[in-house]
Amino acid sequence: MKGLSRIANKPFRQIHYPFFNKFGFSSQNKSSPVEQGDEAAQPEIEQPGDHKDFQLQPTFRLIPVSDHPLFPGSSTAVSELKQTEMVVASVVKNESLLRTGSDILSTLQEIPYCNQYILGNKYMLTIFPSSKAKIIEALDPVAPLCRVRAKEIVEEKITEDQLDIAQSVVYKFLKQQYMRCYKISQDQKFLAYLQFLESNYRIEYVQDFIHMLLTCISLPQYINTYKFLINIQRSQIQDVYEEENLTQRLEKMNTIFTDFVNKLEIWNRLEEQYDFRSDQQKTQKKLEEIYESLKKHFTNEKDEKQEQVKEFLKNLEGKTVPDHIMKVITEEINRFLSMEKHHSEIQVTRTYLEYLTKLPYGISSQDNFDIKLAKKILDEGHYGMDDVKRRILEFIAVGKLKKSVHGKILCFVGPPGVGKTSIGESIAKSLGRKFVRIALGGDRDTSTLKGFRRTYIGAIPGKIVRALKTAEVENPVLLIDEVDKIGQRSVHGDPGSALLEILDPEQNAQFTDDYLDVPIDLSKVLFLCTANILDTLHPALLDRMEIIKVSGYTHNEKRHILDGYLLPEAIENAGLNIEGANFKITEEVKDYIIQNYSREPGMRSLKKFINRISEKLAFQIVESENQQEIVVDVDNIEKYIGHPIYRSSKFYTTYPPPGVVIGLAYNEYGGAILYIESAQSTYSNEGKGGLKVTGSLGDVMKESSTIAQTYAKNFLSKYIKQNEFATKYLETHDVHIHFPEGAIPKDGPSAGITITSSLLSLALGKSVPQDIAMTGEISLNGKVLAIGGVKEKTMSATREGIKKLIFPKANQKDINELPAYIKEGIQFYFVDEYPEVFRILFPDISIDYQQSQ
Ligand SMILES: Nc1ncnc2c1ncn2[C@@H]1O[C@H](COP(=O)(O)OP(=O)(O)OP(=O)(O)O)[C@@H](O)[C@H]1O
Repeated sequence: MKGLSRIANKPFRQIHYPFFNKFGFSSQNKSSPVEQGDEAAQPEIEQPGDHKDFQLQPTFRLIPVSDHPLFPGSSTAVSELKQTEMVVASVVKNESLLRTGSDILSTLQEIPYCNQYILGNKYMLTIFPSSKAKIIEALDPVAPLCRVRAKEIVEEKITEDQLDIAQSVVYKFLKQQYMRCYKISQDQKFLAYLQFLESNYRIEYVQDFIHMLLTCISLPQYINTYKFLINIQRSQIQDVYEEENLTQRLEKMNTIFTDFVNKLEIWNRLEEQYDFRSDQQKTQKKLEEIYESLKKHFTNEKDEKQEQVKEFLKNLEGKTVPDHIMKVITEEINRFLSMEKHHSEIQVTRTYLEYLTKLPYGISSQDNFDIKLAKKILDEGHYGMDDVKRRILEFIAVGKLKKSVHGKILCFVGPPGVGKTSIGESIAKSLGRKFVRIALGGDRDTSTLKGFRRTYIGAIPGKIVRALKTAEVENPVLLIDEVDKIGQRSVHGDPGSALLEILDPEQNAQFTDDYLDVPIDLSKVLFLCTANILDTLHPALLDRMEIIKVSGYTHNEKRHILDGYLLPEAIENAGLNIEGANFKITEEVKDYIIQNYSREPGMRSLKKFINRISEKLAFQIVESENQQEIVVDVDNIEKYIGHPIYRSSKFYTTYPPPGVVIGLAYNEYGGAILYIESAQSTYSNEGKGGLKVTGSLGDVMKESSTIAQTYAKNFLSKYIKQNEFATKYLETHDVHIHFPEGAIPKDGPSAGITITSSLLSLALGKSVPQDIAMTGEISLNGKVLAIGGVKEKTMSATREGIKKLIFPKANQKDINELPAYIKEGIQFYFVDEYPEVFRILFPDISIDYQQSQ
């Protein structure tokens, strides 16, 4: 019998077993049957010091009964005599040696402190151990019952000194742990123990409580299910059992039990995530792996916390942490160290300390104000953009003289893809600073900028603090993208004013992120912003920033950027080599792509198409076996990038109907031509001069339409006297003005003269030529006022092949400043008052107009 032979080979004095002395058996009980010195004693067994004592110990039957040690005060039922590997056994009264099953049963029948039942053809035995014993000699280690000589262990009495520890460790701790166990397992047994503990607690019961607890956590339900992994080792329980010193025993038990409940808690959580039962075989290995890592986690808890604190302190090495922040860090570290591993806030505190210690206190990069180098870097990164570059160099020059760029906020405004972000990156490179970009598009909540309070689950700092952490220096260039897209004031706060606080040099040295809750210095950060349009920008923000306009590119500029920047980069990214390459992208096809695939002002789509071509070329080269040169040209370009996506904005190729006029518009995507159509909206001639406008118009544009109508009515009555029908047309008809592509929102006053022209064309029944487009705000008295987006508007007209453009006189200087290639082939007309526009559009209708002074 394995178990018993192991017993025989062990130094028995060190092994304790429950001793069944319910009926008066004990080491002192001299009336017990005693078998004197047995010849069968194993020679290797360590003998007790006093041979006589040893000889006097009573002998007992040893019955291996269970998977776990039995404790006095507990009971167990045994349905068969088990063979166990462990040195776990119960000792029964000394009986004559029995060797067969029937012998055992007949012997058991004679044992008075065992209840026995017959279940079918099986015997059931209930055993009530009452004290512990130590085997000192195996007399007859033969299966299934053996005889041993054993000595009862008398439990140490609890002293006054131990009372305290017993109180706190056992009573308080057990209460708490029973409750935890109950919560986790919902096992009523734990609740019953708790109630029992509460109503019966007396210090004399301490031993009983310990036994009860150990029995309970080594019950088969924890052993036989997958939870075997978290079950406490029998050897651990045995260890507690063997410990004679009560204080030590309590401590050992404390450790085991805490470990058990912790594991149980984690397993409970894991159970929620995995359905272990569904595929137990398959997951067992995985579970073991998880368990191993958990075990490490448990055993190294203290070390781990200390390691973590070391890590926090390491984060602070070489930094000059302001006193107020150091104070918070120290307090938080102490809090962290005092927290139990499963404290609900431990993770929150750890994350907080991670952020707080990783910020770059007192660490700055050296500024470089070398103008020549800056110019070189800007030129290398970007073609053209001369104005922008000049402004940046001026900015760096001022920085050089003042030894600081503090307080300046540059904001690049222009359509998407024109290089606003990348020029920001070049500024950082020129100044030798780190570059970080944050996007604000659509952020409605101030928390995205200023962080979430730590009381929220999953709270993190805002984008600014996170950017600072990424930058690892206090003085990065921080580009805030799309400031115009920031959400409006709402119930979640006003992100605009949060941004104001961040950008304001007066306030940002004391910026408080809601998550960190300590003031952080942002004054060394160089903030850059980008925006597509300025209309939606917070006025106070606009005040703080210096606006630098970045315009869209013309065809020629795009060609230069394509050849000098985008194509070499795309070819390199695709792993191709332009020198000695056996592929060619013809000059003609490059123009064709710009013309037919990428008409917007920025470079985004051109970059996308050129990348796609390069990747397809790479594939062809790798795939093809012959070394023939691959040529990408106009004939095969669709194979690479599909059908052309450009469609003309022109609705009419020949003369349009009266009332249709081409305007020039400017929006966040650049310039575009804009048709304006007017038509009579009632068929009788009995209208009342009403006006209907459609086409997703904003308030300003609607007002502009009303002004145009009033002016057109006055114009007709003043100048078109000879044509009575036309003169009264707008008074006697209801008119509908529409701005096609109706789904695109439009706003602004710059369509004033175009709307007026459209109404007059309708009233006169005369078409406006299709090679002419116009832009200009109109006043009620016909003054033509300046507009924005001159370059974009001019470029959009060129793209559409429109050769005559009418602009307000006030914009003449802007046109004069445009590069010659943009103006090439265009005839510009500059007007001050509307009648001048009329004369250009309808030269054969004479009007009695004298230009006012
Ligand atoms: N003048 C230029 N010279 C070289 N490359 C350019 C130039 N302008 C734009 N690019 C390139 O075009 C791409 C798009 O530019 P970028 O992302 O900076 O545009 P953006 O104006 O910031 O756009 P968005 O407003 O959408 O953020 C980049 O790869 C950039 O390098």
